[in-house]
Amino acid sequence: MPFDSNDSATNRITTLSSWTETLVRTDLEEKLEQLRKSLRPGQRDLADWKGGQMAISAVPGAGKSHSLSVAAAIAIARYQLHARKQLVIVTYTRSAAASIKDKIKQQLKELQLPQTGFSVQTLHGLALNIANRHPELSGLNLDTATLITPNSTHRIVRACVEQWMNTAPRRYQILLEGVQFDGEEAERLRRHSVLRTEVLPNLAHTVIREAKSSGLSPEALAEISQQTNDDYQILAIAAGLYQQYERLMRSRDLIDYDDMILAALRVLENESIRQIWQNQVFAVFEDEAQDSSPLQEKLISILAADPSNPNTPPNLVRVGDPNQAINSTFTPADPLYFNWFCTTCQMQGNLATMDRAGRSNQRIIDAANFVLEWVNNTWRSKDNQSQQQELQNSEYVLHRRYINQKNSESKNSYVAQKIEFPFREQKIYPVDAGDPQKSANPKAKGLGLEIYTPEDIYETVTLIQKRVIRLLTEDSQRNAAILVRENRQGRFLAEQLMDSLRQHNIKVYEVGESDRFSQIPEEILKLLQFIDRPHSPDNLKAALEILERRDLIAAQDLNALATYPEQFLYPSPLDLPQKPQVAQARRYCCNLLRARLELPHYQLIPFLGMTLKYTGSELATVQKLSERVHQQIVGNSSLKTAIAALNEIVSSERFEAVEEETDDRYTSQGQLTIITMHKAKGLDWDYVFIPFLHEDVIPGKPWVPTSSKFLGNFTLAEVARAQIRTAVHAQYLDPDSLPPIPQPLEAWEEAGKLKKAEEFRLLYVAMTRAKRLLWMSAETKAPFRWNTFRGDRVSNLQDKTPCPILSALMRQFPESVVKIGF
Ligand SMILES: Nc1ncnc2c1ncn2[C@@H]1O[C@H](COP(=O)(O)OP(=O)(O)OP(=O)(O)O)[C@@H](O)[C@H]1O
Repeated sequence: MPFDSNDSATNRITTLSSWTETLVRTDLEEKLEQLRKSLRPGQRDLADWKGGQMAISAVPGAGKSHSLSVAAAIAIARYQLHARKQLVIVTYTRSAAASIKDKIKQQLKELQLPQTGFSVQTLHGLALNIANRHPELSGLNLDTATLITPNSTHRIVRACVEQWMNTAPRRYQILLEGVQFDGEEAERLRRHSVLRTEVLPNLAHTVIREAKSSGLSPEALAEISQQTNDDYQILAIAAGLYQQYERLMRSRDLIDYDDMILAALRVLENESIRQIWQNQVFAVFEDEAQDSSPLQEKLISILAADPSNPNTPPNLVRVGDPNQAINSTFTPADPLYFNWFCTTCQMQGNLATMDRAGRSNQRIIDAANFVLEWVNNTWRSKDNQSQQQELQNSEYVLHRRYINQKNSESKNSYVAQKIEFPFREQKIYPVDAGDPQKSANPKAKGLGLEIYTPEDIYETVTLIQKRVIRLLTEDSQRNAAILVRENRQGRFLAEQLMDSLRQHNIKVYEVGESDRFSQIPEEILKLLQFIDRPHSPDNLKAALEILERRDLIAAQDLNALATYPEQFLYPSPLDLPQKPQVAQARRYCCNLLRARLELPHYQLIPFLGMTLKYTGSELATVQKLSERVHQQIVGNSSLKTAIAALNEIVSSERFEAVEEETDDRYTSQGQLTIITMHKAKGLDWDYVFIPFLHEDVIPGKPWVPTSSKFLGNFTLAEVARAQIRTAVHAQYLDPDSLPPIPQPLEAWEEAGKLKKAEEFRLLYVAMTRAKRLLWMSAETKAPFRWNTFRGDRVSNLQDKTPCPILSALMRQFPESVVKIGF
């Protein structure tokens, strides 16, 4: 009997409500337990997190984002989080953020809880949010500042090179003299041009990103450079270029992505503001943690700290797969930091491994596990004494930094782990019977793993064509992809396959580089140039090409239309009547010209977006572009200045498109997607084809352009990057250390090793995208270089050596080697 007869009414109500609350809580607890049980062993560790730091190292297809979403929902429910005490989930792309957000909302809905208490953001979005709220502290005013992503030909980079040359004539002279110089004037001029237009802009572009993302200021880099004594003083030059860059960016009110993170960190240096943010953040969960830079790690660690106990570990959960780190040789991301974080957590007993994956068939899993082991073993046998010594040193410092209480067991496991190898030693295992994932570890199609050695790249095309037609007509619900290392390979395959597959109703979707770095600025530029000067045959042809590519006008001989613009645009009554497709093209062009008369020039870019029938995120990209152009020409605004600004964006920036919020277009049913291995990360398909696996492409060789060989057998940019990394790694482990910086040749060798390791991981990522069939090939003959290959049969093909991994796979899985023609 719950109530006593002497209870007052109020007491009864209180007891009743607390009783109901207990019932509701028990019901919720039960539901949470059910949810927890739906997770796999490694995933459950994530759901069981009860505060502090935790690392989750996962294998491909382990369900990182799935379990992160479930664990987030459990934490929100368990700790009753709300708008003023939130779980912050950070990831790297907008599409990943949108997908995790949906999943968490769905989980909360099923738990009958309000869909609040969390926010999912990209790291830059989070930083911008903080910086924007406190402009007086961040020093960032987004109303006036322009965000740019300069490449090495950007005017800012060019200007910083010119200015550095003026300030350091002696250093420049030493570069000009190179390894040796006989004083010949023509050679001096050639070197001058190579330095100004290639070597120094590349050096500036590489080191500025590397140093800035690692949290180094120009002054800090200059200080590090004092420990080097190479002839060119490469790091001192780098520091000089960086200093000029910062000055120029500030003077023109420009910012880059790192400035956003730095601005957020500046805000958080203010104690009271920091505490406000920290009080609002219950914990931070990070996805894709292997891709973080030290600066990003710093930001989330600060946010996740407890303001009342700053010395306790932050509430920080980082999920990642170090074996899928494929951006470290061209961005400042470095898997080493996540590996170290894993090691630290392992020492504290807070490392979990998600090693079950339901994506692939067992044969594909075996192949991926074999690759990992083979690469590490090969590395180990080539490993030299100094690397072992380095490993011991970093292990010792890590140990000293993080572990006050000695724990010999975890220390030993760390030593055994050898984190400097290309792969973290974690095998993929299939899921247990009864796993909730639908069609987990599906049945193999064909042999599951098939390896071919076609005569040449054209035989590969025929083999893939026949196989894809058979596979996708047999079951049009399935999907397929060809993964390539270079865009040129993708274009070649698309050209060869498009027509024949279309005849079988199979859509071929070639995902070019354009997908991320938008083609839109170039299209708009060409149309504006046409509007500005319609009588130029080149401008007219370029505009017509765009209209044709966008399927707005019929395919036809555009040269015939563009030869006499006047006659095409304004035919006289004496001219022959235009054919319907020509008249249609003319109408489009005349509409564009009329817009120039009827619209103010600042409305032309959005108008062109509508004319080209852009949709969704494309329209958002056009809007972003339009704002960007007009911000750049404010005060001197005209069609001419808009074209000039756009020209600069097209020629020297990587203008990022507003990303689609889903990746579904890459994996549509019945479709063959042609995509680079880099872009395929995070996706999967039933059938995956990986052709053209040759040693000169994977892993490839470090390469010094002939034009800059006068400086020695290395490139300044790669040497500087490797030198900066050495310094930053050492300081990360021990902030007081003054690390020895490697000499150029040693640094160049180090850069080569990192590149090789990354190429092998890239192939591993590609292989682990396959569910039912993994098809790989190395052709006996292939183009000498893909980037100069014209794609016609007349072009010379050369004998090629297969990628060493493919040869090893053939030895290990002889039953998967398919003899063509049998
Ligand atoms: N416990 C689970 N219950 C049901 N489905 C699951 C579970 N864990 C994972 N999955 C499913 O497994 C699939 C793979 O998950 P996800 O794409 O999150 O993997 P991933 O670890 O991000 O892979 P990768 O890193 O290789 O891209 C998804 O369809 C997901 O829904």
